[in-house]
Amino acid sequence: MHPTEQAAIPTRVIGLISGTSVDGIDAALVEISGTELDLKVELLVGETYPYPGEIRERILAVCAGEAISMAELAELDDAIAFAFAKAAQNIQIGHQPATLIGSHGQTVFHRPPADRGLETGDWELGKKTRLGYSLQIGRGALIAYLTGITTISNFRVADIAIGGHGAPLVPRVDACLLSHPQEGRCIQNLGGIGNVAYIPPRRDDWLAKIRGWDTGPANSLLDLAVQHLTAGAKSYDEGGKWAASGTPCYALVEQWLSQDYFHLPPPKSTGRELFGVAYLHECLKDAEPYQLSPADILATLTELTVASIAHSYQTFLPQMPQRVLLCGGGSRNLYLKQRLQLLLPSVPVLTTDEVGLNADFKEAIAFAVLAYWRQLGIPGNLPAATGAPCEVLLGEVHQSQ
Ligand SMILES: Nc1ncnc2c1ncn2[C@@H]1O[C@H](COP(=O)(O)OP(=O)(O)OP(=O)(O)O)[C@@H](O)[C@H]1O
Ligand SMILES: CC(=O)N[C@H]1[C@@H]2OC[C@@H](O2)[C@@H](O)[C@@H]1O[C@H](C)C(=O)O
Repeated sequence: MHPTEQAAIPTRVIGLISGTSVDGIDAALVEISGTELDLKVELLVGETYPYPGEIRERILAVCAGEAISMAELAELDDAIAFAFAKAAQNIQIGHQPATLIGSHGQTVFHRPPADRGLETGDWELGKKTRLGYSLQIGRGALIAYLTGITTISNFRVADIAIGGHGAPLVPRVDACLLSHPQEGRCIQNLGGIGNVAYIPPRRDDWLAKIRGWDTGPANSLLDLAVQHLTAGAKSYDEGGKWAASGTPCYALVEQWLSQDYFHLPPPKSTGRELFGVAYLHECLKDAEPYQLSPADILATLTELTVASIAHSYQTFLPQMPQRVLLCGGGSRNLYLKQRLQLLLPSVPVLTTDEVGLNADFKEAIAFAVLAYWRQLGIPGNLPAATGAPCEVLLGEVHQSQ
């Protein structure tokens, strides 16, 4: 069947992802039709399945750079694949079965490419250049076998192999689902790490002007600080209430904003390798002379997140958006949202819920779309966002048995 004929029939797809917060598996069961600009996605059900505590601890340890043997890595890989397969099975209960799974897996390592600015022809293995490397575990072949559903996984590797960052990948999906005829929009994801898709008004050569990059920490430092300040009793600050009772220390925010990452021009990507435990401990050391209360520390880290986002828009966008649409868990942090609005006074800051796209499951939905595109032969990366020299098909296909 021709791809456009195939796209006319809605396909039932499951999108699965566990992000940099490592809080659990976000699963979305969706019905998709169309191709790109006529893409239609209906979310039938979205669920988050928390990881068993022991798996979460092991993932966080690996992400923090702890040594792991190959045998332990193999075990963790399969434990994650089992958990993802279970999530895929559970989400279909009470629904017509899905025919395709897009599984992002669990990122345990992400290294952006070095030697930025080289031309395509300059990428030579073993010479002066170094490609990026990004490892998502929870092998797709096992998910396909356990669920009996064709599964697409390893979405980042093809983009990285041609010199891209392999991230962020969601901007192309955002552009198809959230563009507006008159309005320039920033779709700001607030997961462990933040990333943005800038979508100009949908006219003339708008596609060429779409941009995307990782903005830096969103909740990663905040969550780690909450765990540190409560000796592990709490994992995050519900609604940002604790932070809201503190006062940001602007001198520290200024100091922290001088970090190289925030000044690097896009395309760029990052992860817990940079904005993780060691980074938080540096921040806490910097804060000592100011004798801040725990609430002040959280307010100051929140300010770092929002100031780095606002600063990156002001510095790197061709023009400011007319609207910011938040998604990801941080969109539920009302204090963070309020602070971002204060820094962007002339731009309404809303959530994607308010334009009809579920803010909690947008990433899971995006990986369902990327899998669907893979099956139709449509590339999933946006070179302006990943830095790759061209578009490529994303994902490895594991047929069901
Ligand atoms: N009600 C809430 N109030 C405050 N913060 C919240 C709330 N709900 C979720 N969060 C924050 O959002 C985080 C989870 O966000 P999300 O699930 O989008 O991250 P992720 O998908 O793991 O990350 P990434 O997008 O970087 O891959 C939690 O760790 C927490 O910090
Ligand atoms: C390597 C990796 O897993 N990166 C994630 C992470 O979480 C947010 C940000 O950093 C983003 O670049 C990316 O995820 C989303 C899903 C993306 O690729 O668009």
